[in-house]
Amino acid sequence: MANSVLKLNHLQKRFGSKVVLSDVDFEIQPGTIVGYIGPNGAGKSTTVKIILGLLEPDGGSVELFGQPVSSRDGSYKKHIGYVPEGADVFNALTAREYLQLVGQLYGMTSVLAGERAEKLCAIVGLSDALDRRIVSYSKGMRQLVLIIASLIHNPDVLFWDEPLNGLDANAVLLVEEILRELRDRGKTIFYSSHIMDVVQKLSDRIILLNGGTVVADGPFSELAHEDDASLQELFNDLTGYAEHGEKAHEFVDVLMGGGTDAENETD
Ligand SMILES: Nc1ncnc2c1ncn2[C@@H]1O[C@H](COP(=O)(O)OP(=O)(O)OP(=O)(O)O)[C@@H](O)[C@H]1O
Repeated sequence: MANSVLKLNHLQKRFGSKVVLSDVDFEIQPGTIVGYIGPNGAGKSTTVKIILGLLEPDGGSVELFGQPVSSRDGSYKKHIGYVPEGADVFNALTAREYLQLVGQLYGMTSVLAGERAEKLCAIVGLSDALDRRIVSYSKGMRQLVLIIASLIHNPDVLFWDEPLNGLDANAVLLVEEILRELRDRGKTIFYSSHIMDVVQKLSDRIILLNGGTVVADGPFSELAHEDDASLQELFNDLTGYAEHGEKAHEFVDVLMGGGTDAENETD
């Protein structure tokens, strides 16, 4: 088996008294697309921030490219691309300026980064917007710029936190294909998403985080039980969330039949 790109050893993290990660343990081989999923607040972004050295764990350890976080020098950064969740891009810059800046931070020349930015933006349909300030972009256009920014230096490993947010159906298909192509050329992709049908068809391996630990890990074909026709069903089963209908009913009951203060005041 090839050397692992990423290894998490019994990772633990709490914020105050709240334990977010109690024991997270997995290892990822190169050339794999890994979908990292879990309910809201499960700790997916926290895991990625710890991997990238942006947060300190309370226990356990992370090895990226075989090196523990503590002993890394900055050189590993050239080999990773990160799309943070809901990141704000520099509104005052144009996409060309922003991508040139990011490319330079990764050690590219401004000319090379500019040329690559122009070509990549053209492919994803952003040519007309390239020299417009990002403040004028739609949500999906900003997300595409963030995706390109994470790739511009041709990294080996991608950490994408909800990269599909705001993308239209065509853009999602394009990004899926780009990820497959990157994987086929040996890159490793670790991404989180709440879009279960995409995760189901795109991921070579799915890691489901719940209650601070990994509760499922493998290709969908191996994880699916007979009753779970889809990843959505598997997710619902494993996260113990079966009463959507009852909860929705209760919710609307409170709105419509609860005799709220506001209703009482207008009566
Ligand atoms: N800096 C922080 N200080 C205190 N609590 C935090 C901090 N960062 C995250 N948390 C808490 O840790 C938990 C995990 O958050 P995290 O963002 O990692 O979840 P997630 O799985 O990425 O969720 P989502 O799917 O909603 O994006 C949440 O309860 C969150 O409130």
